[in-house]
Amino acid sequence: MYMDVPSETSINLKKLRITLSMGGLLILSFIGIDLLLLPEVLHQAYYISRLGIQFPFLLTLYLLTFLSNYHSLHKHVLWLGVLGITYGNFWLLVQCWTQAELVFAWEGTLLYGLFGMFILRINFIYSLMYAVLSLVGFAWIIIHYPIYGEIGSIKFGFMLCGFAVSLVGVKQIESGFMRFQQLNNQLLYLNQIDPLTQLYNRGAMEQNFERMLSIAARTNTRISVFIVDLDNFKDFNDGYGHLRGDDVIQLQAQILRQIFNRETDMVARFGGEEFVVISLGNTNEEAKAQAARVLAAWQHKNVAHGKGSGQRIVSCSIGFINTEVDKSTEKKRLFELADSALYEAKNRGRARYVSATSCELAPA
Ligand SMILES: Nc1nc2c(ncn2[C@@H]2O[C@H](COP(=O)(O)OP(=O)(O)OP(=O)(O)O)[C@@H](O)[C@H]2O)c(=O)[nH]1
Repeated sequence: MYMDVPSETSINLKKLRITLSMGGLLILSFIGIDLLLLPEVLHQAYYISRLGIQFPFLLTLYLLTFLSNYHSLHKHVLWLGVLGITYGNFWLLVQCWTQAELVFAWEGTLLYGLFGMFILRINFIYSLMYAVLSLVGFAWIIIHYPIYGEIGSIKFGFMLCGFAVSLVGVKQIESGFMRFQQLNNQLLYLNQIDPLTQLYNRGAMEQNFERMLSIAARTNTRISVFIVDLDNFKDFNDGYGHLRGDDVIQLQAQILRQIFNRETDMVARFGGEEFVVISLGNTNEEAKAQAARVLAAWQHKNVAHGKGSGQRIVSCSIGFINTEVDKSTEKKRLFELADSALYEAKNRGRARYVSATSCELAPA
């Protein structure tokens, strides 16, 4: 069973929609300013480029975010959308020249690129494809129309350098972000995993237990809570030393992991020589069989424990409860019942399991 780790690719759709809306507003605000500057003969071409090409591209991007599978489309549609908007601008550039010999600003292209790369966060590979295709479009215009005369190649050079610098920036941000993700995952791991056994620690167990309990209640699935405790472990430590004691704790972890190995099982080290297992979907008989397998595994391992307590080999005691649950079932109560069953197992002579009956679950 695994804890949730935030995904690096998770997209905040609300934020994306706000950003796209801002892009739309930006285009609309350009209209007001540009129309004041452009001669009337170009107004129709201008409307086509802004409202007939760019705005529909942006609107399409916006509407696509409502698709249920948008997450899988995100990186593909984003760069194509920005490229469409850029080519809308190229088209206007050509129209201004052919209809009125007017030199329309090319710099907007860079602005669209920066918006896509740094605000919409198009990833490096797609940013690169965007930059190359934008440069190809611009080169085609310069070659076919003398809009910028002799300094066309300089304009192209500026665009090339602008994109190159932006791409370096995108790469650096991506690398930094990946490093941050790795560190974050490491921290999450250290925070949840017991270093001696590599099992979940108590904090992670409590979180998972909560979630498994609500799944069991929602899906009418039986849940089992096992508490497993090594017998007379203090004597073992005193007799054989702490390092050998650590080996036994690791062995216990290994046994539990082997027996409770399904996706719906969670094994944790609760603390010291005590372990907790939560398992979904077992009948009471199956839970008993699993507890018996844990005891048998220690018999099979036959690890000597000849010190102090008088027991011959290392063993453990197990208290468990297997029950149906509902929304009102408390994690704490299940734990208490498994714990008192463990207490009973210790009292009856250890190296055994005791099952708490689910009728004890009702509050006293
Ligand atoms: N080697 C080792 N020992 C540990 C670790 N954590 C706790 N212990 C020891 O586990 C022992 C637990 O002893 P107790 O709680 O008295 O229980 P016990 O001797 O196992 O007796 P019962 O549980 O009644 O069978 C203590 O001696 C702790 O020092 C650990 O990480 N490594």
